[in-house]
Amino acid sequence: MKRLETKLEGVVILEPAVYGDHRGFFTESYNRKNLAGLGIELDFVQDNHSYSAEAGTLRGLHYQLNPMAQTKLVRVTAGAVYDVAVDIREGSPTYGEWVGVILSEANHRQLLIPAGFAHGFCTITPHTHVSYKVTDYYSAEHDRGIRWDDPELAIPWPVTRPVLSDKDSKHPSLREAEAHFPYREVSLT
Ligand SMILES: Cc1cn([C@H]2C[C@H](O)[C@@H](COP(=O)(O)OP(=O)(O)O[C@H]3O[C@@H](C)C(=O)[C@@H](O)[C@H]3O)O2)c(=O)[nH]c1=O
Repeated sequence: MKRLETKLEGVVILEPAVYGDHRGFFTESYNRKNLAGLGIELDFVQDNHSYSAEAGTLRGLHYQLNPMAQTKLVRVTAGAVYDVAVDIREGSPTYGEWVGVILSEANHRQLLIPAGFAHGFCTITPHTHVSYKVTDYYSAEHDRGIRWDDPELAIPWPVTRPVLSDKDSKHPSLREAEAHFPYREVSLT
């Protein structure tokens, strides 16, 4: 497993070794000891899997308030997505900055998104499967969102009219979210 830094401290790209042969390939998609060797020691408690039928499906930008903030390790098992992590940690020198990475079935890349970041992705292919590990349990009560098209974030999503859930079409901007949910409620880790 190779660790690649991004411009945001703590947001890390992981590239696993992939062993191809005439049958296809083999890869260790998660190995706790190897990650610890890369300085990543986390207790994952839940695995999530989402399927999006259409290209241009956007899920996000999501986070959970403390004490249920989640660190996420995201990968794509079929298709490809543009995956985004936004720093919403109070007092962070990179508050409001984001990183966008292509994760795909072909590149096997994984994105580690620390607690205190909002996360979202947009599918680039139809029939896309995204699989991710999280360090805390889902809590509807702590579940929050920021609008995907917040003009201050200006994330260059691959589509301008994505397929959205009802919930994701109604989120506040980051500034509005700050006012409603003081960001001290968001993990500072
Ligand atoms: C996220 C989640 C949802 N659910 C339920 C709630 C709801 O009825 C249904 C669909 O939930 P959502 O619409 O929130 O699913 P989705 O929009 O795919 O939400 C996910 O988006 C990505 C970007 C993330 O980062 C995740 O943490 C999560 O927020 O699944 C769970 O039971 N457990 C979970 O962990």
